[in-house]
Amino acid sequence: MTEPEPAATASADGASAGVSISGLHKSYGDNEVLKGISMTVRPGEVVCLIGASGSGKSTLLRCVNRLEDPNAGTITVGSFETTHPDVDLDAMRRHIGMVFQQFNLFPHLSVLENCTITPRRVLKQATSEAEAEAMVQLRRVGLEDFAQRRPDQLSGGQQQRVAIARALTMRPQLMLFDEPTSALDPETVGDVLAIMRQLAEAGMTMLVVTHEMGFAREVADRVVFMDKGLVVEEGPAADVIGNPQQPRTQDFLRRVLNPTGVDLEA
Ligand SMILES: Nc1ncnc2c1ncn2[C@@H]1O[C@H](COP(=O)(O)OP(=O)(O)OP(=O)(O)O)[C@@H](O)[C@H]1O
Repeated sequence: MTEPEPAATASADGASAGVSISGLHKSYGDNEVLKGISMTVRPGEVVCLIGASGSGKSTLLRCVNRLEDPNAGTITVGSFETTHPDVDLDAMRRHIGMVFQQFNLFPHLSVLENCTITPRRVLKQATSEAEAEAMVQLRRVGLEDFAQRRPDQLSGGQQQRVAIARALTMRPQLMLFDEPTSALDPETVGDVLAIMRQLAEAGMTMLVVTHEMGFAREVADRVVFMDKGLVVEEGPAADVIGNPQQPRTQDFLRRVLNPTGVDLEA
């Protein structure tokens, strides 16, 4: 299969790819987790996926870069049809950075080595070239002075910032974030969200699964609310979070924004 240049718009890093998802179904055995999802992320746009635990958000994200194989439907990222049986998965994944809840850094490697290993192995970059790029990205996340440390010498928030820098060394056209702050101490969450905000402002296309409603409200161009494998409501954050129309969205937000049920107005 040939690889035409991905459709892209200019961004601070060169290019941003859009995502188009159509009629996506995914089951694990008898459990139908995605029941026909269609949505788009335009180049340079930030879309936050919100929804209750188990609604299928991670599964959707993992289908985008084919960590999961959907049962039906199509997904395109730029000009890559990621669901095509003949798609070159390695070539496709070079364009897609992914940041997980757990940072998945190699514990025995330095921060710098964690950021150079993939460009050296996959892009066959010389060590000097890979290190120069890694330092650019570590500077971007404010960790250039930590390059020689091992992950266990960093806080959770710092480790997540390394994971973001590591993804950026591949100069991706799309970044997928799966609850990137859920495993962090509260005081480090803001640092990670600030980096994500900078990326958004630089024009990176981002699809973000998050429970951070403040981030979604302030940074997302659009918010998609999922429930039980379906998109229930989507639109600008001010609408979906600020003035939800669907009862299921209203219930979810009531639980998330005021989990104790205490009447805060009283
Ligand atoms: N590898 C798997 N094998 C079997 N079932 C799975 C697998 N991954 C997810 N599931 C199931 O799919 C459903 C959706 O899970 P998913 O992680 O996509 O939801 P989510 O909305 O991201 O939830 P959370 O917010 O808790 O991460 C759940 O019922 C889950 O148990």
